[in-house]
Amino acid sequence: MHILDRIIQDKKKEVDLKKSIIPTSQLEQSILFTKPTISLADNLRNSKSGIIAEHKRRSPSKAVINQKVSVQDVAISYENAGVCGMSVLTDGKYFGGSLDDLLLARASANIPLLRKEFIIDEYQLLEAKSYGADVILLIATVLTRQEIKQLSEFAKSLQLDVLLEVHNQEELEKSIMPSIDMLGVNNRNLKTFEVSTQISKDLSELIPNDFVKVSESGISSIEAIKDLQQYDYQGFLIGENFMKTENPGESCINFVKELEQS
Ligand SMILES: O=P(O)(O)OC[C@@H](O)[C@@H](O)c1c[nH]c2ccccc12
Repeated sequence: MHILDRIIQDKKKEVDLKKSIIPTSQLEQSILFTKPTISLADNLRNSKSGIIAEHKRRSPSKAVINQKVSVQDVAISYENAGVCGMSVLTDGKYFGGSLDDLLLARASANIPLLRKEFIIDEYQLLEAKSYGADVILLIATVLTRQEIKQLSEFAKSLQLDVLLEVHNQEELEKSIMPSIDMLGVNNRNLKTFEVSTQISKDLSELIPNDFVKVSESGISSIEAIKDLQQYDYQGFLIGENFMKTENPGESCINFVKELEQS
């Protein structure tokens, strides 16, 4: 079985277990549940650099990225760097993240936070909201159009921004709907792990202008961003390039500075 199918299969079991233990009424009691959210899409529209910096300890494509830094320190320095938002991996089994990481990032920084997760159920959106997320990710390749519609509309009803991730034209065409705020093109093929920003360039003209365009994964240079800006990208999701260094926050600060001066 392919890794992505395995992740989704595990996720379904995980969500069912959690549902049987923590009722949604309890999630709704979090004081974060009623806290107004901050829009990542608005931040990206008004930004010159457009960086969304990610906290990622490990991944299926790279066993260890960084197990040493604290998510609080990373969140504080990402905010100091002036990024538009922070992405926090919350999947435990494959990425070494947790909802507690999201909560600690929330307590440490006042910037839009993306819950980076394999979302398959509305329950996970209630979790996202109650642990302090502002934005959620939906991955087109693992969802039907009907599921994308249902999940994105539910997210909007919770005032969460929606980033929809695609990797090809078919996924893009299936996903275009008004309840999506941002369209992310993943430069990494989740099935083969191959990375190329060419896919962002190829899909760019097929994305209607009312969506903020985000290019995700495999971005490690100022030149790559300059290049993608020519194709109307306003957001750039960067994980490994920062997280693989000893001090991800400092790497991010230097990167944003260089980008703003370029
Ligand atoms: O570390 P990178 O190559 O800069 O990539 C970041 C981010 O795009 C990547 O982590 C990601 C994109 N889509 C995902 C979906 C699930 C898990 C992870 C991801």
